[in-house]
Amino acid sequence: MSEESRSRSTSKSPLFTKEGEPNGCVMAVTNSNGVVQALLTDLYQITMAYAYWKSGKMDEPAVFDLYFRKNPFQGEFTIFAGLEECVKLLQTFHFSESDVAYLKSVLPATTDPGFFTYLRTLSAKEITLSAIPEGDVVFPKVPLITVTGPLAVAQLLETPLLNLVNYASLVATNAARFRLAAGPEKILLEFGLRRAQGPDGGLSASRYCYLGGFDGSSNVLAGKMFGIPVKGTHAHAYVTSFVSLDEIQDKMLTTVDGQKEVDFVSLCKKYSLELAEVLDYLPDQIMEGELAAFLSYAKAFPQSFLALIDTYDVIKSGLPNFCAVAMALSDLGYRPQGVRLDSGDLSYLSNYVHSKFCKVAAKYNLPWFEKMTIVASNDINEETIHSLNQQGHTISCYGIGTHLVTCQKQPALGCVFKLVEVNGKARIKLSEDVEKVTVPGKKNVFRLYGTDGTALVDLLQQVSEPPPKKGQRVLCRHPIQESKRAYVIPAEVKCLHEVYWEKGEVRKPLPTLTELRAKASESLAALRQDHKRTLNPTPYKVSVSSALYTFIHELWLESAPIGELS
Ligand SMILES: Nc1ncnc2c1ncn2[C@@H]1O[C@H](COP(=O)(O)OP(=O)(O)OP(=O)(O)O)[C@@H](O)[C@H]1O
Ligand SMILES: O=P(O)(O)OC[C@H]1O[C@H](OP(=O)(O)OP(=O)(O)O)[C@H](O)[C@@H]1O
Ligand SMILES: O=C(O)c1cccnc1
Ligand SMILES: [Mg+2]
Repeated sequence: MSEESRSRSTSKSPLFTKEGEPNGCVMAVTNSNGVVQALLTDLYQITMAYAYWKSGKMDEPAVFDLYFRKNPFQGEFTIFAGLEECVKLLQTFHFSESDVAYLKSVLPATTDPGFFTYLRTLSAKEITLSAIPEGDVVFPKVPLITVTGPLAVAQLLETPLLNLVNYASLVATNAARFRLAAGPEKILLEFGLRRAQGPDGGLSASRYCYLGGFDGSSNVLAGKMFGIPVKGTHAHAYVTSFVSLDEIQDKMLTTVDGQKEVDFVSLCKKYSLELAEVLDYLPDQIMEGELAAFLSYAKAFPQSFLALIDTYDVIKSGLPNFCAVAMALSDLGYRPQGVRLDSGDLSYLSNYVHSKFCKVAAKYNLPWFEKMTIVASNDINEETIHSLNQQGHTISCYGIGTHLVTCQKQPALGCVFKLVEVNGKARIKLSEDVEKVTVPGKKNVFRLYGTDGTALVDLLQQVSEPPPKKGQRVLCRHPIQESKRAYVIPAEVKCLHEVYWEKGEVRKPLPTLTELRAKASESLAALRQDHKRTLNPTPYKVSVSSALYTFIHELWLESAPIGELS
């Protein structure tokens, strides 16, 4: 099923309780989170800004790259997210009077008062931000964002930019991995708000899980703010709050055509007895409170009835009660939606439930009965889904919270922000760990595609070099290992970076969340399957041009003091 048709089918889904506002209207105006501001930074950015200012270096033109060194979740791809909020940070970046007053109280009393005057004048007007489009699949070492501008301001941006990109990209990637595991047909709902790392963790999770390929969220505020479809079922509390059918005060329900009022309670009771033979259960074993809960929920939502059936016993009580209420609804012209399983063996139980749905469908000649939704939840992670796929199941929708939003498998992405050039001169950061040596200088980034449309390699070049051309052979070198190199004849070449912010203005329209979601899906589709598999995926090649390779290694030698053995 295509991305589009999946979202179509979800919007019709009964789990869907309220369509969010059209996406983009809220996001286009302000930062999504009021705490994102110049002071949302590490103290050392401020102390460095002071020292840059003191030494007269603050306006030296500088270039910083934001990138990560290793893909998360033992995978070989990452989805880039958070860019829109980075651009919005630049739009609003300044130090208010109260910010400056606070910084005065924090910095030593000997701090030159001229620095505070300087801070008051700062904005991101002289900053240029180029980046890979949000939603694109990205790889280690490739600059996701390049920030060019006055050294002190660019430095001040380090922490907030990293904060905005790290979790957003991590959770979007996690969501994309759940989508790959579940397959394109399944409905994926994010249920993580209660388990998220605080309110902003919860909102960010909902937003970026949607970007990564989820279909909806239980998070109502995220629905309002970002236009994400909000969806949900009900909890065990609703079921356990009832003990008897006597609690149902109004027993009547109107038929779907509005023509007739029917004693819904009696009808449910009738089916509860009648179905015992069809479904092979003992009517005296069913929990009456559960039946009362289901039928009262059905009365509240006759058009979209979906019940949580594992409170007492799925087989002996939950499923029989659901089927009784579903049949009663059907008699009144409604289409019940399905069930949720939140414990037990989800493979076995989903298959059991589906087999009983088929029996009812056959007995009453109601083909839709066997197509009803089976939602599964309960601590589901990526591996659970792979395992369920192996075992066989009839789950049509997953509700996923804890593992998704907390990214339990890997809680941080580890993006870094490194200085690569000052005053037109490249800078290199050396490390014992060669993987941590920075790629110096301002660079252009290209993605080279093969004839089948899949991405072959990302190529970093010096900005002075002519870009690679389609159909022309280009040498791609491993940035560190001399022997690793390959000629590539690209069928297509894409320049990955675009300028998003320059001269105090947003330079490109920022896509809506729905567009970003489609972008992520397209970009992943252009990635070869072996890079996406769960077990031992093939690393995607990130390479440098010959000229950049030589440049890195010359600067490396220049910058590494020669040791002496004695
Ligand atoms: N067929 C299955 N294959 C693999 N994992 C499964 C399968 N069915 C359920 N799981 C997972 O196994 C775990 C079961 O957890 P646990 O034993 O705590 O739950 P439970 O006892 O079924 O439910 P609860 O404690 O909420 O009543 C969950 O993480 C669930 O997602
Ligand atoms: O399991 P997650 O992936 O985090 O998904 C969200 C969970 O939240 C709800 O119940 P909750 O966990 O609060 O209570 P329960 O475990 O007792 O059902 C729901 O029933 C899911 O189990
Ligand atoms: O709607 C649900 O079923 C839901 C929402 C949040 C957490 N668990 C379940
Ligand atoms: Mg739980």
